[in-house]
Amino acid sequence: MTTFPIQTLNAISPVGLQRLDRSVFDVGTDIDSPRAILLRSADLHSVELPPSLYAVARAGAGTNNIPVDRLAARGIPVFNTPGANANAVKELVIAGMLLAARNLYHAADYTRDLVAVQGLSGADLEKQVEAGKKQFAGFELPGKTLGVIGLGAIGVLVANAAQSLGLKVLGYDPNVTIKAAWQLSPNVEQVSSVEELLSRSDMVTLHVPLVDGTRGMINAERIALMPQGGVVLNFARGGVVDEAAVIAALDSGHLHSYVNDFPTEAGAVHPKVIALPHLGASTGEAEDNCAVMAVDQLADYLLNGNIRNAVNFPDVVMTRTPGTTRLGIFNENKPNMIGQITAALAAAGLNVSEFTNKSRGDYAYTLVDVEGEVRDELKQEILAIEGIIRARKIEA
Ligand SMILES: NC(=O)c1ccc[n+]([C@@H]2O[C@H](COP(=O)([O-])OP(=O)(O)OC[C@H]3O[C@@H](n4cnc5c(N)ncnc54)[C@H](O)[C@@H]3O)[C@@H](O)[C@H]2O)c1
Ligand SMILES: O=C(O)CC[C@@H](O)C(=O)O
Repeated sequence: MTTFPIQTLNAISPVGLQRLDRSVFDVGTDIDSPRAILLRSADLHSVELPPSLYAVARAGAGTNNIPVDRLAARGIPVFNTPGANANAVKELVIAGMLLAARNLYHAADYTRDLVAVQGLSGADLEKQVEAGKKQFAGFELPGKTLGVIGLGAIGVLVANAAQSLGLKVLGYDPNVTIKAAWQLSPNVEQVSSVEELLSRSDMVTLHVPLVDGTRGMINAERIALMPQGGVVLNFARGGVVDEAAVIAALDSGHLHSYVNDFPTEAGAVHPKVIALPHLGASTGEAEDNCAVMAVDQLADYLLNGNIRNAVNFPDVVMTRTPGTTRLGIFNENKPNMIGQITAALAAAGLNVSEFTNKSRGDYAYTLVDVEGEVRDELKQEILAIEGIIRARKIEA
């Protein structure tokens, strides 16, 4: 039986890894010629990816650390785990709103300093606690408006939770899915532009992927639209915010604080920035959920060719027909590809038992179960068709 070497980068939860049958999958960090890479935030952009590679699985949501388009062009699906860490991020965003609203970060520093630096104790400490607390007086959430940019798995949870805490919630997402729309509280008002959202929000939170269209989307012009004393929360990716513009607005007093998960040299030491060490998905529950989902999707692809939750190919799932041989074929999305594939199968005298083809963007993927043996020569003939990117015989 074929075995599949899987290289892990980053710490992947053992709850997920233990689902990989070691008689079929060889799993480790030092793996030569891996068939698959399983990772979290490791940067694959500058890594030379081996010719042996069939798939990449991201135990998490964001795939900006992976050269997704380059891999699509090679017929390599990149899986992620939508929603698997959404609750963990939602809870951190709510914590971030409270950290900012009640000035908790500086308040805790203040009391630590009273004891650790000033050496106060007993009645002196109590006196200074009461004398100093007024500088940390904050604001309450009910009645304030939160703007949520990106109403996907995380944005919807954040919007609903904020709404239940008494905030007025506005949401903006030009491509909101039907599933997300069903999950969204009817009290969340969807607005039609980032500009409208910012001009009406005391606090704004970002839940979009980092792609060309979202890079730097919170810039100086847009920050200027926010009311005085606004709060920006960024648990998406550092690059969606022009941090220099945010810092300028913090320094001028226009913004109250910037809470984020992506420390930079400037942000980490700024008194109005609360920078956490990329903690959004760092709960045991989220790490387990992501690893289980990534592992299951990856194993199903390696063993059966099924694609679920790839960011660069459509979902294609087909139950295996006993006694047949399966082919998984990636091709450019252009006319007459299916005709040429089925013609090659017919010319080889193979009867098609099941066939599924779906396209997404520039590419398409076919799963086909045929009655009889698929010779290597047939695979080579299919690969020789112009527009075919990869063809894989998937043993039962
Ligand atoms: N801090 C962390 O540890 C952490 C954890 C998980 C996810 N994330 C980040 O959060 C992002 C979102 O995660 P998710 O699970 O909600 O993803 P998701 O795919 O479920 O949702 C993203 C949403 O953003 C929307 N969107 C895209 N471009 C937009 C734009 N220009 N304006 C408004 N909306 C836009 C999409 O339509 C989609 O609904 C991830 O891509 C990742 O970068 C960070
Ligand atoms: O793996 C992590 O810790 C972070 C993952 C997170 O950034 C994501 O995009 O899902």
